[in-house]
Amino acid sequence: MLFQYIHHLAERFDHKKTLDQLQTFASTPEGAVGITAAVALVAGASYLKNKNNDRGCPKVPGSSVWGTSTEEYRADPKAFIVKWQNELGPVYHAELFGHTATVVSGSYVREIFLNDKFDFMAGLHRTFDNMLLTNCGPYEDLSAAHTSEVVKKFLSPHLKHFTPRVIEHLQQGLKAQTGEISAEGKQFPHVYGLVQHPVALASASVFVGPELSKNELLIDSFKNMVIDVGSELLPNPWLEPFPRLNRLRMWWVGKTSSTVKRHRGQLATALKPELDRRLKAMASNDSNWERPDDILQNLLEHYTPPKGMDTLNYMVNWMTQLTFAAIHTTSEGSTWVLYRLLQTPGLWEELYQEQNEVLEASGIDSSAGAEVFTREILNKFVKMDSVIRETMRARTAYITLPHINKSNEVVTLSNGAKIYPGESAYINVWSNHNDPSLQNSMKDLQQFKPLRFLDAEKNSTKIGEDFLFFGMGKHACPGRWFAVQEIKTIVALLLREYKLEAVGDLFFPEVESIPFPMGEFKIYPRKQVA
Ligand code: HEM
Repeated sequence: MLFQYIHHLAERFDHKKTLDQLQTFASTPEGAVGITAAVALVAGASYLKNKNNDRGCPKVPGSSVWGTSTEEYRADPKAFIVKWQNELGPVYHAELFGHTATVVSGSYVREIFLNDKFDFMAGLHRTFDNMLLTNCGPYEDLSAAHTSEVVKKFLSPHLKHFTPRVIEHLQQGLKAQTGEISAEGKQFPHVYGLVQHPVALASASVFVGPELSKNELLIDSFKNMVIDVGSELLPNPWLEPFPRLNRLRMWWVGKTSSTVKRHRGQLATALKPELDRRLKAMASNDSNWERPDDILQNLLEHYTPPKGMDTLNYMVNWMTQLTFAAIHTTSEGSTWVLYRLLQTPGLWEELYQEQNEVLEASGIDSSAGAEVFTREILNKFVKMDSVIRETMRARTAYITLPHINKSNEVVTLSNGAKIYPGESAYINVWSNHNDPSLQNSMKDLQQFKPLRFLDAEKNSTKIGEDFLFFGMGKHACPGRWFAVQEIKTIVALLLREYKLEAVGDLFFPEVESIPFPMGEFKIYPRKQVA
Protein backbone atom coordinates (compact mmCIF):
# COMPACT_ATOMS: atom_id res chain seq x y z
CA MET A 1 0.00 0.00 0.00
CA LEU A 2 2.66 2.46 1.08
CA PHE A 3 4.63 1.65 -2.05
CA GLN A 4 1.63 2.33 -4.27
CA TYR A 5 0.80 5.50 -2.36
CA ILE A 6 4.25 7.03 -2.79
CA HIS A 7 4.36 6.12 -6.45
CA HIS A 8 0.90 7.55 -6.92
CA LEU A 9 2.07 10.80 -5.36
CA ALA A 10 5.10 10.89 -7.62
CA GLU A 11 2.86 10.49 -10.64
CA ARG A 12 0.61 13.34 -9.59
CA PHE A 13 3.39 15.87 -9.03
CA ASP A 14 3.03 19.36 -10.36
CA HIS A 15 6.52 19.04 -11.86
CA LYS A 16 7.83 22.55 -11.45
CA LYS A 17 6.28 23.49 -8.15
CA THR A 18 6.89 20.23 -6.42
CA LEU A 19 10.53 19.98 -7.34
CA ASP A 20 11.21 23.46 -5.99
CA GLN A 21 9.42 22.54 -2.80
CA LEU A 22 11.22 19.27 -2.56
CA GLN A 23 14.60 20.95 -2.95
CA THR A 24 13.83 23.46 -0.21
CA PHE A 25 12.45 20.71 1.97
CA ALA A 26 15.46 18.45 1.42
CA SER A 27 17.88 21.17 2.49
CA THR A 28 16.40 21.36 6.02
CA PRO A 29 17.46 18.85 8.74
CA GLU A 30 13.83 17.72 9.09
CA GLY A 31 13.66 17.27 5.34
CA ALA A 32 16.81 15.22 5.19
CA VAL A 33 15.62 12.95 8.00
CA GLY A 34 12.16 12.71 6.45
CA ILE A 35 13.50 11.80 3.04
CA THR A 36 15.93 9.23 4.43
CA ALA A 37 13.05 7.65 6.34
CA ALA A 38 10.84 7.73 3.24
CA VAL A 39 13.51 6.05 1.15
CA ALA A 40 14.02 3.38 3.77
CA LEU A 41 10.26 2.86 3.90
CA VAL A 42 9.91 2.62 0.13
CA ALA A 43 12.86 0.23 -0.12
CA GLY A 44 11.36 -1.81 2.71
CA ALA A 45 7.88 -1.68 1.19
CA SER A 46 9.29 -2.81 -2.15
CA TYR A 47 11.03 -5.66 -0.39
CA LEU A 48 7.82 -6.70 1.44
CA LYS A 49 5.74 -6.34 -1.70
CA ASN A 50 8.05 -8.52 -3.75
CA LYS A 51 9.28 -10.96 -1.16
CA ASN A 52 6.55 -13.52 -1.75
CA ASN A 53 6.98 -13.64 -5.51
CA ASP A 54 8.30 -16.98 -6.60
CA ARG A 55 11.55 -16.11 -8.37
CA GLY A 56 12.88 -19.57 -9.10
CA CYS A 57 16.38 -18.56 -8.03
CA PRO A 58 18.14 -17.90 -4.71
CA LYS A 59 18.20 -14.50 -3.06
CA VAL A 60 20.96 -12.49 -1.46
CA PRO A 61 19.91 -11.97 2.17
CA GLY A 62 20.30 -8.20 2.23
CA SER A 63 22.64 -6.79 4.83
CA SER A 64 20.53 -3.74 5.73
CA VAL A 65 17.59 -3.83 8.14
CA TRP A 66 15.35 -3.56 5.10
CA GLY A 67 16.88 -6.55 3.40
CA THR A 68 18.62 -4.45 0.74
CA SER A 69 22.16 -5.04 -0.58
CA THR A 70 23.14 -1.85 -2.39
CA GLU A 71 25.50 -0.60 0.33
CA GLU A 72 27.25 -3.95 0.63
CA TYR A 73 27.66 -4.07 -3.15
CA ARG A 74 28.90 -0.50 -3.54
CA ALA A 75 31.45 -0.81 -0.74
CA ASP A 76 33.26 -3.60 -2.60
CA PRO A 77 31.58 -4.85 -5.80
CA LYS A 78 34.15 -7.54 -6.50
CA ALA A 79 33.88 -9.05 -3.00
CA PHE A 80 30.07 -8.96 -3.29
CA ILE A 81 30.13 -10.80 -6.62
CA VAL A 82 32.64 -13.44 -5.55
CA LYS A 83 30.82 -14.13 -2.28
CA TRP A 84 27.31 -14.43 -3.68
CA GLN A 85 28.25 -16.22 -6.85
CA ASN A 86 30.06 -18.86 -4.76
CA GLU A 87 27.08 -19.25 -2.46
CA LEU A 88 24.15 -18.82 -4.85
CA GLY A 89 25.39 -19.70 -8.34
CA PRO A 90 25.23 -17.81 -11.66
CA VAL A 91 21.73 -16.34 -11.31
CA TYR A 92 20.34 -14.82 -8.12
CA HIS A 93 18.18 -11.95 -7.08
CA ALA A 94 18.86 -9.13 -4.69
CA GLU A 95 17.38 -5.84 -3.55
CA LEU A 96 19.84 -3.64 -5.42
CA PHE A 97 19.84 -0.01 -6.58
CA GLY A 98 16.41 0.65 -5.10
CA HIS A 99 14.55 -2.29 -6.63
CA THR A 100 14.44 -6.04 -7.07
CA ALA A 101 17.20 -7.05 -9.47
CA THR A 102 17.95 -10.43 -10.97
CA VAL A 103 21.71 -10.71 -11.41
CA VAL A 104 22.63 -12.91 -14.37
CA SER A 105 25.99 -14.36 -15.40
CA GLY A 106 27.50 -17.20 -17.43
CA SER A 107 25.68 -18.33 -20.56
CA TYR A 108 22.40 -17.10 -19.07
CA VAL A 109 23.31 -13.56 -20.17
CA ARG A 110 22.33 -14.64 -23.69
CA GLU A 111 18.78 -15.17 -22.52
CA ILE A 112 18.62 -11.52 -21.51
CA PHE A 113 20.47 -9.92 -24.44
CA LEU A 114 18.67 -12.01 -27.06
CA ASN A 115 15.14 -11.71 -25.70
CA ASP A 116 13.16 -8.78 -27.15
CA LYS A 117 11.11 -8.53 -23.99
CA PHE A 118 14.13 -6.96 -22.29
CA ASP A 119 15.06 -3.36 -22.98
CA PHE A 120 18.47 -1.95 -22.01
CA MET A 121 17.64 1.66 -22.88
CA ALA A 122 14.58 1.56 -20.63
CA GLY A 123 16.79 0.16 -17.85
CA LEU A 124 19.38 2.88 -18.38
CA HIS A 125 16.79 5.65 -18.58
CA ARG A 126 15.62 4.85 -15.08
CA THR A 127 18.72 6.67 -13.83
CA PHE A 128 20.19 8.38 -16.91
CA ASP A 129 17.99 9.48 -19.79
CA ASN A 130 20.02 11.62 -22.19
CA MET A 131 16.93 12.68 -24.18
CA LEU A 132 15.28 14.10 -21.05
CA LEU A 133 18.51 15.54 -19.69
CA THR A 134 19.28 17.46 -22.86
CA ASN A 135 15.71 18.54 -23.64
CA CYS A 136 15.63 16.62 -26.92
CA GLY A 137 11.89 15.87 -26.90
CA PRO A 138 10.11 12.50 -26.78
CA TYR A 139 12.26 9.39 -26.96
CA GLU A 140 10.17 7.98 -29.82
CA ASP A 141 11.28 10.91 -32.01
CA LEU A 142 14.96 10.06 -31.72
CA SER A 143 15.44 6.69 -30.09
CA ALA A 144 18.52 4.50 -29.77
CA ALA A 145 17.09 2.56 -32.73
CA HIS A 146 17.34 5.71 -34.88
CA THR A 147 20.92 6.44 -33.78
CA SER A 148 21.85 2.82 -34.26
CA GLU A 149 20.39 2.79 -37.78
CA VAL A 150 22.42 5.86 -38.75
CA VAL A 151 25.65 4.42 -37.36
CA LYS A 152 25.01 1.09 -39.10
CA LYS A 153 24.13 2.66 -42.45
CA PHE A 154 26.27 5.75 -42.73
CA LEU A 155 29.31 5.18 -40.51
CA SER A 156 30.43 1.59 -39.88
CA PRO A 157 30.35 0.39 -43.53
CA HIS A 158 32.35 3.47 -44.59
CA LEU A 159 35.11 3.39 -41.99
CA LYS A 160 37.82 2.76 -44.54
CA HIS A 161 36.71 5.81 -46.47
CA PHE A 162 36.67 7.99 -43.34
CA THR A 163 40.01 6.69 -42.00
CA PRO A 164 42.35 9.35 -43.53
CA ARG A 165 40.09 12.10 -42.19
CA VAL A 166 39.91 10.52 -38.75
CA ILE A 167 43.70 10.04 -38.58
CA GLU A 168 44.30 13.64 -39.69
CA HIS A 169 41.97 15.04 -37.03
CA LEU A 170 43.25 12.77 -34.27
CA GLN A 171 46.76 13.89 -35.09
CA GLN A 172 45.72 17.53 -35.17
CA GLY A 173 43.90 17.15 -31.85
CA LEU A 174 46.86 15.44 -30.18
CA LYS A 175 49.26 18.14 -31.40
CA ALA A 176 46.94 20.81 -30.01
CA GLN A 177 47.11 19.11 -26.61
CA THR A 178 50.81 18.26 -26.48
CA GLY A 179 52.21 21.42 -28.08
CA GLU A 180 55.95 21.38 -28.73
CA ILE A 181 57.78 18.91 -26.51
CA SER A 182 61.47 19.44 -25.79
CA ALA A 183 64.01 16.73 -24.95
CA GLU A 184 63.31 17.28 -21.23
CA GLY A 185 59.75 16.12 -21.82
CA LYS A 186 56.45 17.62 -20.69
CA GLN A 187 54.31 16.59 -17.73
CA PHE A 188 50.54 16.06 -17.91
CA PRO A 189 48.14 15.65 -15.00
CA HIS A 190 45.77 13.07 -16.55
CA VAL A 191 45.38 11.08 -19.76
CA TYR A 192 41.71 12.02 -20.27
CA GLY A 193 42.72 15.66 -20.87
CA LEU A 194 45.06 14.51 -23.64
CA VAL A 195 42.65 12.25 -25.54
CA GLN A 196 39.30 14.01 -25.16
CA HIS A 197 40.09 16.80 -27.64
CA PRO A 198 41.37 14.57 -30.48
CA VAL A 199 38.40 12.19 -30.08
CA ALA A 200 35.94 15.10 -30.24
CA LEU A 201 37.70 16.61 -33.26
CA ALA A 202 37.89 13.34 -35.21
CA SER A 203 34.27 12.43 -34.40
CA ALA A 204 33.14 15.91 -35.46
CA SER A 205 35.03 15.61 -38.76
CA VAL A 206 32.87 12.57 -39.57
CA PHE A 207 29.60 13.71 -37.98
CA VAL A 208 29.49 17.28 -39.34
CA GLY A 209 32.44 17.42 -41.74
CA PRO A 210 36.00 18.83 -41.60
CA GLU A 211 34.89 22.45 -42.11
CA LEU A 212 32.45 22.57 -39.20
CA SER A 213 34.88 20.65 -36.99
CA LYS A 214 36.97 23.85 -36.98
CA ASN A 215 34.22 25.55 -35.01
CA GLU A 216 35.39 25.97 -31.42
CA LEU A 217 31.90 26.22 -29.92
CA LEU A 218 30.86 22.98 -31.54
CA ILE A 219 34.03 21.20 -30.40
CA ASP A 220 33.56 22.53 -26.87
CA SER A 221 30.10 20.94 -26.76
CA PHE A 222 31.26 17.70 -28.37
CA LYS A 223 33.97 17.51 -25.70
CA ASN A 224 32.23 18.69 -22.60
CA MET A 225 28.47 18.33 -22.91
CA VAL A 226 28.27 14.80 -21.48
CA ILE A 227 30.39 15.59 -18.43
CA ASP A 228 28.80 19.01 -17.85
CA VAL A 229 25.26 17.64 -18.08
CA GLY A 230 26.21 14.53 -16.08
CA SER A 231 27.49 16.72 -13.25
CA GLU A 232 24.10 18.45 -13.08
CA LEU A 233 22.88 15.03 -12.00
CA LEU A 234 25.23 14.23 -9.14
CA PRO A 235 24.59 10.73 -7.80
CA ASN A 236 21.62 10.74 -5.50
CA PRO A 237 21.12 7.28 -4.02
CA TRP A 238 18.02 8.34 -2.11
CA LEU A 239 16.21 8.78 -5.41
CA GLU A 240 16.98 5.25 -6.62
CA PRO A 241 13.76 3.68 -5.35
CA PHE A 242 11.76 6.45 -7.05
CA PRO A 243 12.30 6.06 -10.81
CA ARG A 244 9.48 8.47 -11.64
CA LEU A 245 10.87 11.12 -9.33
CA ASN A 246 14.29 10.56 -10.82
CA ARG A 247 12.87 11.03 -14.30
CA LEU A 248 11.17 14.18 -13.12
CA ARG A 249 14.54 15.44 -11.91
CA MET A 250 16.13 14.68 -15.30
CA TRP A 251 13.26 16.39 -17.09
CA TRP A 252 13.78 19.41 -14.84
CA VAL A 253 17.50 19.51 -15.58
CA GLY A 254 16.76 19.33 -19.32
CA LYS A 255 14.20 22.13 -19.17
CA THR A 256 15.92 24.54 -16.81
CA SER A 257 19.66 23.94 -16.61
CA SER A 258 21.79 26.79 -17.95
CA THR A 259 24.43 24.20 -18.88
CA VAL A 260 22.02 22.37 -21.16
CA LYS A 261 20.85 25.68 -22.65
CA ARG A 262 24.45 26.76 -23.24
CA HIS A 263 25.43 23.56 -25.03
CA ARG A 264 22.28 23.44 -27.14
CA GLY A 265 22.85 27.12 -27.98
CA GLN A 266 26.47 26.51 -28.97
CA LEU A 267 25.53 23.62 -31.23
CA ALA A 268 22.74 25.66 -32.83
CA THR A 269 25.01 28.68 -33.39
CA ALA A 270 27.66 26.48 -34.99
CA LEU A 271 25.27 24.45 -37.15
CA LYS A 272 22.91 27.18 -38.38
CA PRO A 273 24.96 28.87 -41.18
CA GLU A 274 26.08 25.49 -42.55
CA LEU A 275 22.54 24.08 -42.41
CA ASP A 276 21.18 27.17 -44.19
CA ARG A 277 23.78 26.75 -46.93
CA ARG A 278 23.10 23.06 -47.39
CA LEU A 279 19.30 23.35 -47.33
CA LYS A 280 19.40 26.17 -49.85
CA ALA A 281 21.70 24.24 -52.20
CA MET A 282 19.58 21.10 -51.85
CA ALA A 283 16.33 22.99 -52.50
CA SER A 284 17.70 24.69 -55.63
CA ASN A 285 19.53 21.62 -56.98
CA ASP A 286 22.60 23.82 -57.20
CA SER A 287 24.96 22.07 -59.63
CA ASN A 288 27.99 24.00 -58.31
CA TRP A 289 27.44 22.63 -54.84
CA GLU A 290 29.59 19.71 -53.81
CA ARG A 291 27.57 17.33 -51.63
CA PRO A 292 29.27 17.18 -48.20
CA ASP A 293 30.33 13.72 -47.19
CA ASP A 294 29.37 13.38 -43.53
CA ILE A 295 26.66 12.09 -41.21
CA LEU A 296 24.90 15.47 -41.05
CA GLN A 297 24.27 15.40 -44.79
CA ASN A 298 22.85 11.89 -44.60
CA LEU A 299 20.56 13.00 -41.79
CA LEU A 300 19.31 15.94 -43.86
CA GLU A 301 18.58 13.65 -46.78
CA HIS A 302 16.98 10.73 -44.94
CA TYR A 303 15.29 12.05 -41.79
CA THR A 304 12.46 14.57 -41.38
CA PRO A 305 11.93 16.57 -38.18
CA PRO A 306 8.88 15.55 -36.15
CA LYS A 307 5.82 17.79 -36.41
CA GLY A 308 6.37 21.18 -34.78
CA MET A 309 10.19 20.99 -34.76
CA ASP A 310 12.48 22.88 -37.15
CA THR A 311 15.48 21.33 -38.89
CA LEU A 312 17.98 23.25 -36.75
CA ASN A 313 16.60 21.93 -33.46
CA TYR A 314 16.27 18.46 -34.92
CA MET A 315 19.93 18.44 -35.97
CA VAL A 316 20.98 19.80 -32.56
CA ASN A 317 19.12 16.83 -31.07
CA TRP A 318 20.86 14.41 -33.40
CA MET A 319 24.33 15.77 -32.67
CA THR A 320 23.58 15.68 -28.96
CA GLN A 321 22.57 12.02 -29.12
CA LEU A 322 25.57 11.06 -31.26
CA THR A 323 27.85 12.92 -28.86
CA PHE A 324 26.39 11.09 -25.87
CA ALA A 325 26.87 7.71 -27.56
CA ALA A 326 30.28 8.24 -29.10
CA ILE A 327 32.66 10.74 -27.58
CA HIS A 328 32.96 10.32 -23.83
CA THR A 329 32.80 6.52 -24.17
CA THR A 330 35.70 6.49 -26.64
CA SER A 331 37.74 9.04 -24.67
CA GLU A 332 37.26 6.97 -21.53
CA GLY A 333 38.30 3.79 -23.38
CA SER A 334 41.44 5.48 -24.74
CA THR A 335 42.25 6.73 -21.25
CA TRP A 336 42.14 3.21 -19.80
CA VAL A 337 44.32 1.81 -22.58
CA LEU A 338 46.99 4.50 -22.17
CA TYR A 339 47.09 4.07 -18.39
CA ARG A 340 47.57 0.30 -18.86
CA LEU A 341 50.46 1.07 -21.22
CA LEU A 342 51.93 3.44 -18.64
CA GLN A 343 51.53 0.77 -15.97
CA THR A 344 53.24 -2.09 -17.80
CA PRO A 345 57.04 -1.85 -18.15
CA GLY A 346 58.36 -2.52 -21.64
CA LEU A 347 54.93 -2.62 -23.30
CA TRP A 348 55.27 0.79 -24.97
CA GLU A 349 58.46 -0.25 -26.75
CA GLU A 350 57.05 -3.68 -27.61
CA LEU A 351 54.14 -2.04 -29.41
CA TYR A 352 56.55 0.34 -31.13
CA GLN A 353 58.53 -2.66 -32.38
CA GLU A 354 55.33 -4.22 -33.67
CA GLN A 355 54.51 -1.00 -35.47
CA ASN A 356 57.88 -0.94 -37.22
CA GLU A 357 57.60 -4.60 -38.20
CA VAL A 358 54.13 -4.06 -39.68
CA LEU A 359 55.30 -1.01 -41.62
CA GLU A 360 58.36 -2.80 -42.96
CA ALA A 361 56.29 -5.85 -43.95
CA SER A 362 54.03 -3.46 -45.86
CA GLY A 363 57.03 -2.08 -47.73
CA ILE A 364 57.14 1.17 -45.75
CA ASP A 365 60.41 2.40 -44.33
CA SER A 366 60.39 2.32 -40.53
CA SER A 367 61.56 5.95 -40.44
CA ALA A 368 58.20 6.99 -41.95
CA GLY A 369 55.85 9.19 -39.93
CA ALA A 370 52.23 8.72 -38.93
CA GLU A 371 50.96 9.77 -42.38
CA VAL A 372 51.45 6.18 -43.59
CA PHE A 373 48.75 4.67 -41.38
CA THR A 374 45.74 3.18 -43.15
CA ARG A 375 42.83 1.09 -41.89
CA GLU A 376 44.60 -2.08 -43.16
CA ILE A 377 47.80 -1.19 -41.35
CA LEU A 378 45.98 -0.33 -38.13
CA ASN A 379 44.26 -3.74 -38.30
CA LYS A 380 47.63 -5.46 -38.42
CA PHE A 381 48.64 -4.16 -34.98
CA VAL A 382 47.54 -7.39 -33.31
CA LYS A 383 49.51 -6.87 -30.10
CA MET A 384 47.91 -3.48 -29.69
CA ASP A 385 44.51 -5.02 -30.31
CA SER A 386 45.13 -7.58 -27.58
CA VAL A 387 46.07 -4.76 -25.18
CA ILE A 388 42.77 -3.02 -26.00
CA ARG A 389 40.62 -6.13 -25.50
CA GLU A 390 42.43 -7.06 -22.29
CA THR A 391 42.07 -3.49 -20.99
CA MET A 392 38.32 -3.63 -21.59
CA ARG A 393 37.97 -7.15 -20.17
CA ALA A 394 39.74 -6.14 -16.98
CA ARG A 395 37.91 -2.84 -16.51
CA THR A 396 35.81 -1.97 -13.48
CA ALA A 397 32.46 -3.09 -14.86
CA TYR A 398 30.65 -5.24 -12.32
CA ILE A 399 26.86 -5.69 -12.06
CA THR A 400 25.61 -3.37 -14.78
CA LEU A 401 23.66 -3.03 -18.07
CA PRO A 402 20.15 -3.11 -16.53
CA HIS A 403 17.56 -4.67 -18.84
CA ILE A 404 13.91 -4.06 -17.92
CA ASN A 405 11.30 -6.68 -18.71
CA LYS A 406 9.03 -4.41 -20.77
CA SER A 407 6.48 -7.11 -21.54
CA ASN A 408 3.39 -8.00 -19.54
CA GLU A 409 4.63 -11.53 -18.98
CA VAL A 410 6.95 -13.13 -16.47
CA VAL A 411 10.15 -14.19 -18.29
CA THR A 412 11.46 -17.53 -17.08
CA LEU A 413 15.11 -18.31 -17.83
CA SER A 414 16.20 -21.87 -18.68
CA ASN A 415 17.31 -22.44 -15.07
CA GLY A 416 13.86 -21.47 -13.80
CA ALA A 417 14.70 -17.90 -12.67
CA LYS A 418 11.72 -15.59 -13.13
CA ILE A 419 11.86 -11.90 -14.00
CA TYR A 420 8.52 -10.16 -13.48
CA PRO A 421 7.12 -7.41 -15.74
CA GLY A 422 8.75 -4.06 -14.93
CA GLU A 423 11.65 -5.69 -13.10
CA SER A 424 15.26 -5.60 -14.21
CA ALA A 425 17.83 -8.22 -15.06
CA TYR A 426 21.38 -6.97 -14.52
CA ILE A 427 24.37 -8.41 -16.34
CA ASN A 428 27.18 -9.60 -14.11
CA VAL A 429 29.91 -8.43 -16.50
CA TRP A 430 32.77 -8.89 -14.05
CA SER A 431 31.88 -12.50 -13.47
CA ASN A 432 31.85 -13.37 -17.18
CA HIS A 433 35.05 -11.47 -17.84
CA ASN A 434 36.77 -13.42 -15.06
CA ASP A 435 35.31 -16.87 -15.61
CA PRO A 436 37.96 -19.37 -16.84
CA SER A 437 35.27 -21.59 -18.36
CA LEU A 438 34.24 -18.70 -20.63
CA GLN A 439 37.75 -17.30 -21.14
CA ASN A 440 39.23 -20.36 -22.83
CA SER A 441 40.72 -21.71 -19.55
CA MET A 442 42.98 -18.66 -19.32
CA LYS A 443 44.81 -18.25 -16.03
CA ASP A 444 45.24 -15.30 -13.66
CA LEU A 445 42.14 -13.62 -14.97
CA GLN A 446 42.20 -11.09 -12.17
CA GLN A 447 45.50 -9.79 -13.47
CA PHE A 448 46.01 -7.50 -16.44
CA LYS A 449 47.97 -9.52 -19.00
CA PRO A 450 48.25 -7.34 -22.09
CA LEU A 451 49.06 -9.99 -24.69
CA ARG A 452 46.71 -12.74 -23.52
CA PHE A 453 44.51 -12.44 -26.62
CA LEU A 454 47.41 -12.37 -29.09
CA ASP A 455 46.78 -15.78 -30.66
CA ALA A 456 43.29 -16.27 -29.31
CA GLU A 457 41.48 -15.11 -32.46
CA LYS A 458 39.43 -12.72 -30.37
CA ASN A 459 39.84 -9.17 -31.46
CA SER A 460 38.61 -6.21 -29.49
CA THR A 461 35.35 -5.78 -31.43
CA LYS A 462 34.37 -9.47 -31.21
CA ILE A 463 31.50 -9.54 -28.75
CA GLY A 464 30.14 -12.62 -26.99
CA GLU A 465 29.25 -13.87 -23.55
CA ASP A 466 33.00 -13.75 -22.76
CA PHE A 467 33.29 -10.07 -23.77
CA LEU A 468 30.40 -7.82 -22.83
CA PHE A 469 32.05 -4.42 -22.93
CA PHE A 470 30.01 -3.43 -25.99
CA GLY A 471 26.90 -5.39 -25.00
CA MET A 472 25.63 -8.30 -27.03
CA GLY A 473 22.89 -9.32 -29.44
CA LYS A 474 21.08 -7.07 -31.87
CA HIS A 475 21.53 -3.99 -29.68
CA ALA A 476 25.28 -4.47 -29.25
CA CYS A 477 27.16 -1.22 -29.79
CA PRO A 478 27.09 -0.44 -33.53
CA GLY A 479 29.87 2.15 -33.10
CA ARG A 480 32.47 -0.24 -31.71
CA TRP A 481 34.54 -0.46 -34.91
CA PHE A 482 34.77 3.32 -35.05
CA ALA A 483 35.58 3.54 -31.33
CA VAL A 484 38.29 0.87 -31.45
CA GLN A 485 39.82 2.37 -34.56
CA GLU A 486 40.03 5.76 -32.86
CA ILE A 487 41.66 4.21 -29.78
CA LYS A 488 44.16 2.32 -31.95
CA THR A 489 45.00 5.40 -33.95
CA ILE A 490 45.60 7.53 -30.86
CA VAL A 491 47.97 4.93 -29.45
CA ALA A 492 49.66 4.43 -32.85
CA LEU A 493 50.21 8.18 -33.32
CA LEU A 494 51.66 8.59 -29.84
CA LEU A 495 53.89 5.51 -30.25
CA ARG A 496 55.26 6.83 -33.52
CA GLU A 497 56.48 10.12 -32.09
CA TYR A 498 56.78 9.86 -28.34
CA LYS A 499 57.70 7.87 -25.30
CA LEU A 500 55.32 8.04 -22.36
CA GLU A 501 56.30 7.47 -18.75
CA ALA A 502 54.34 7.53 -15.51
CA VAL A 503 55.40 10.10 -12.94
CA GLY A 504 54.90 8.60 -9.48
CA ASP A 505 52.26 6.02 -8.65
CA LEU A 506 49.29 5.29 -10.85
CA PHE A 507 45.90 4.59 -9.28
CA PHE A 508 43.57 1.95 -10.74
CA PRO A 509 40.05 2.12 -9.29
CA GLU A 510 38.13 -0.92 -8.05
CA VAL A 511 34.75 0.75 -7.67
CA GLU A 512 32.40 1.89 -10.40
CA SER A 513 32.04 5.41 -9.04
CA ILE A 514 35.59 6.24 -10.17
CA PRO A 515 35.41 5.97 -13.94
CA PHE A 516 39.08 5.65 -14.86
CA PRO A 517 42.65 5.37 -13.53
CA MET A 518 44.58 8.41 -12.40
CA GLY A 519 48.18 9.53 -12.32
CA GLU A 520 50.57 12.02 -13.83
CA PHE A 521 52.74 11.17 -16.78
CA LYS A 522 55.44 12.65 -18.95
CA ILE A 523 55.78 12.70 -22.71
CA TYR A 524 59.23 12.71 -24.36
CA PRO A 525 59.91 13.07 -28.07
CA ARG A 526 61.06 9.71 -29.42
CA LYS A 527 63.69 10.98 -31.85
CA GLN A 528 65.76 13.00 -29.36
CA VAL A 529 65.81 10.37 -26.64
CA ALA A 530 66.15 7.22 -28.76
C1 HEM B 1 34.59 2.66 -26.20
C2 HEM B 1 33.49 3.23 -26.68
C3 HEM B 1 32.11 2.67 -26.56
C4 HEM B 1 31.57 1.83 -25.63
C5 HEM B 1 32.25 1.21 -24.42
C6 HEM B 1 30.18 1.60 -25.99
C7 HEM B 1 29.33 0.75 -25.29
C8 HEM B 1 28.03 0.51 -25.65
C9 HEM B 1 27.13 -0.40 -24.96
C10 HEM B 1 27.50 -1.24 -23.74
C11 HEM B 1 25.94 -0.36 -25.58
C12 HEM B 1 24.67 -1.16 -25.20
C13 HEM B 1 24.70 -2.49 -25.90
C14 HEM B 1 23.52 -3.42 -25.63
O1 HEM B 1 22.40 -2.95 -25.38
O2 HEM B 1 23.72 -4.64 -25.70
C15 HEM B 1 26.05 0.58 -26.67
C16 HEM B 1 25.02 0.92 -27.53
C17 HEM B 1 25.14 1.87 -28.52
N1 HEM B 1 26.29 2.52 -28.92
FE1 HEM B 1 28.13 2.33 -28.10
N2 HEM B 1 29.90 2.33 -27.10
C18 HEM B 1 31.04 3.00 -27.50
C19 HEM B 1 31.20 3.82 -28.59
C20 HEM B 1 30.19 4.15 -29.47
C21 HEM B 1 30.34 5.00 -30.64
C22 HEM B 1 31.67 5.61 -31.10
C23 HEM B 1 29.10 5.11 -31.21
C24 HEM B 1 28.68 5.86 -32.44
C25 HEM B 1 29.47 6.31 -33.35
C26 HEM B 1 28.17 4.32 -30.41
C27 HEM B 1 26.82 4.19 -30.66
C28 HEM B 1 25.96 3.36 -29.96
C29 HEM B 1 24.53 3.25 -30.24
C30 HEM B 1 23.76 4.01 -31.32
C31 HEM B 1 24.01 2.31 -29.33
C32 HEM B 1 22.55 1.85 -29.22
C33 HEM B 1 22.37 0.51 -29.92
C34 HEM B 1 20.95 -0.04 -29.83
O3 HEM B 1 20.26 0.25 -28.86
O4 HEM B 1 20.56 -0.80 -30.74
N3 HEM B 1 28.86 3.76 -29.36
N4 HEM B 1 27.33 1.08 -26.70
